[in-house]
This record gives sequence, structure tokens and C-alpha cells, in this order.
Amino acid sequence: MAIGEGEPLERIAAALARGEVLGLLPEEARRRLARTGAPVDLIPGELLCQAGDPGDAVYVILDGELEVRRLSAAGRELRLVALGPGALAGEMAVLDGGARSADIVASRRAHLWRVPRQALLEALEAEPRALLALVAELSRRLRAVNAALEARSTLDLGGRLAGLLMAEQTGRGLVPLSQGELARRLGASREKVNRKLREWSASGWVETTPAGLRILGETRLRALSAGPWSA
Ligand SMILES: Nc1ncnc2c1ncn2[C@@H]1O[C@@H]2COP(=O)(O)O[C@H]2[C@H]1O
Repeated sequence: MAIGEGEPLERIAAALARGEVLGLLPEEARRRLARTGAPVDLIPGELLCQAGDPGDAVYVILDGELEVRRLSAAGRELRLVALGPGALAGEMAVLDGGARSADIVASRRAHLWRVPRQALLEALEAEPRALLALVAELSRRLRAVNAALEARSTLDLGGRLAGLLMAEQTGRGLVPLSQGELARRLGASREKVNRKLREWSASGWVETTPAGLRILGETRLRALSAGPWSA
């Protein structure tokens, strides 16, 4: 059963125990966060917050998935990361007192627990292990950003597209994403993605089927996605 409005606080405290950071708090502290918090339920596509909003709470994902996005200056949507059950969202503004750094949208139906800023900060101050777990999580996120930055500066569109196709292919080499979605994920225009796919189709590396794009030249695409270091 989904966790949300009307759930006993015991169940919320138990759900918080499964979280990456709050799971390290003592039980009493988790119960306090369950008491001071409130449920937030989102339907797919619903916005939780927008970049620039003030941030006075952090959200624990109990169920579902959130997508973190930014709009580039050119108006293009850049998908930063997807966050699933157990993850915290909205911790940056809470920690540094700044504005929300990105938009957060529900990519699936999501049940969250909203924890007010002050309650989170008090809980973290009292439990250094949880604070360190949060620092470790921020480090992991920074690593991912560094890797993405490196890929962006060293790989051309073909390399990045090849990497995305490799990552998203299903068992039979099918990639269940539209060209528009591929473009959105890469922060590229649909026209450029379409041109590249037509090129690869002519070379026999991919084919368009009714079920979606099928990868035929995996070895070639994998080499492309490995960037300038690959032979
Ligand atoms: N690169 C990123 N990786 C993971 N989460 C992020 C990233 N950028 C922003 N976020 C999340 O998106 C949230 C937007 O609001 P905040 O800035 O308060 O906190 C942010 C983080 O929780």
C-alpha cells in the first residue's frame, strides 16, 4: 500500500528508517521527524518546486520517482538526475539557505514526507553519522556531475548519443525512447539527434522499427561512447 495522508506515524517513522541519511538517526529522532513532517503526494508531471523558489523543507521519497531538471538559458530542458525511494530531495537550499537550485518534477506518482528545515538541521546536528552520510551523498552527486561535465566536454553529440543508447537499450537491443526524449536527455536539438540517427541508420548501426530504435552495431556505438581514448 502507498504511504501518504492518513498513515500512522509509526509507519512513516519506519519508512524514514529505510532512507539513506535519515536511516542513521536514532529511532526517537525519526519519530520526531515523522511528527513534525507532513505528506506530499504528487501525480506524474506535477512540480514539487522550481529553481529560484525559497527552500524551507527537505523531502524524503517514500515511494515513486522524482526527476531533477533545469531549463538552460536557451530554454532547453536538461534532465539532471532521477531520485527514487529513500533519497532526499531539496537538501541543498535547506543546507546553504539559498534558493532551490533546480526544478523537481514527479516522473511517476510519488509519495513524499516533507520535513521542515529546522527539524532536519536539529536532527543532523545531534547525529554526526547521519550528517556524514549526507555529506557522502552530496559527494556522490558531485562526482556524477563531474563525470557528466567531462563527458560533455570530451564527447561530441555522437558519443553522448551512443552512450545514452547503450545505457537505455533493453535486452533485445531496443531503445524505448522517442527522438524527442533522446534529445531532451542530451540537452541537444531534436534535429541534430535525428540527423545523427539517419547517418547511423545508413551505416547499418541502428534501424527504426515499430517498437522503437534497434541497435545493430553495438560494438561501433560502444567505441564511440568511450570517447577519444578508445582505439
Ligand atoms: N546534480 C544533482 N544531483 C542530484 N540532485 C540534485 C542535483 N542538482 C539538484 N539536485 C536536487 O534538486 C534539488 C532542488 O532544490 P534544492 O536546491 O533545495 O536541492 C536540490 C537537490 O535535492
